[in-house]
Amino acid sequence: MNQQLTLALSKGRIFEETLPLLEAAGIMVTENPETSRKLILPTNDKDVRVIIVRASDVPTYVQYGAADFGVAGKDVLIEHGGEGLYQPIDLRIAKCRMSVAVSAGFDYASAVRQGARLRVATKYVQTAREHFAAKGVHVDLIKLYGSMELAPLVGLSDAIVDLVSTGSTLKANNLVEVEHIMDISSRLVVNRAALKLKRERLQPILEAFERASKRKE
Ligand SMILES: Nc1ncnc2c1ncn2[C@@H]1O[C@H](COP(=O)(O)OP(=O)(O)OP(=O)(O)O)[C@@H](O)[C@H]1O
Ligand SMILES: O=P(O)(O)OC[C@H]1O[C@H](OP(=O)(O)OP(=O)(O)O)[C@H](O)[C@@H]1O
Repeated sequence: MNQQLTLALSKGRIFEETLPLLEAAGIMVTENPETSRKLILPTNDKDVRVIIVRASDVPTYVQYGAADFGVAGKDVLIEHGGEGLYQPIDLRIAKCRMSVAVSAGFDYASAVRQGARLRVATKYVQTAREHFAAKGVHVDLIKLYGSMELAPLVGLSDAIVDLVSTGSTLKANNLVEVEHIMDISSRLVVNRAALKLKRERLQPILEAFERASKRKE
């Protein structure tokens, strides 16, 4: 049986923060995605390769079995829905939070109190819809693909739902965080069929990832 494993990662923080976990499993990626144009990267283990995809595409590659496993943020997994994915481990990497933010001069609390209909721009429509529905706040959601912080500044929306880490992007754009929706970190996701068919090969890697991620506080 073919026990070759394909791991889906996105460039940037997820790739960088997954490297130490891979090393804990004895796997070293032998090319750097920041300098290579290759989308399939070899490792020191001839049976393990890494594919480089957009962060929000990781669950799709794993769901369809084009990758056996991958690393994706909780934000991305909620939007995807998680179909066909087994999510065994919180890797405790790429930590941030999902928040509601508004322009510094906008009185969010009173808009909510008055039952105003709010325009909210976000890449995370599923999370935003659930959050405002649970609060009983009526919203018109405007789907964006990036630079959410711009929307309230140019009158596209009253509020945004976005990821916040240090808060410096909000600050630089004169926005304030008014609600914390949830904490975010990245999860290991495994294709359900691969988990059964390639268990022998996957299990030691999953265990090494779990041990290494538990060491992170
Ligand atoms: N500022 C941040 N600090 C820590 N973790 C973050 C931060 N921003 C995003 N993340 C987490 O890292 C993941 C990957 O983020 P990244 O910026 O690499 O991709 P993206 O640009 O959001 O995705 P896409 O390429 O699909 O547009 C996010 O899904 C989120 O879970
Ligand atoms: O609170 P902060 O630390 O400013 O981080 C928040 C920013 O990080 C994310 O964007 P992106 O992935 O573009 O972030 P980065 O390129 O700045 O790491 C997110 O969409 C925010 O814009």
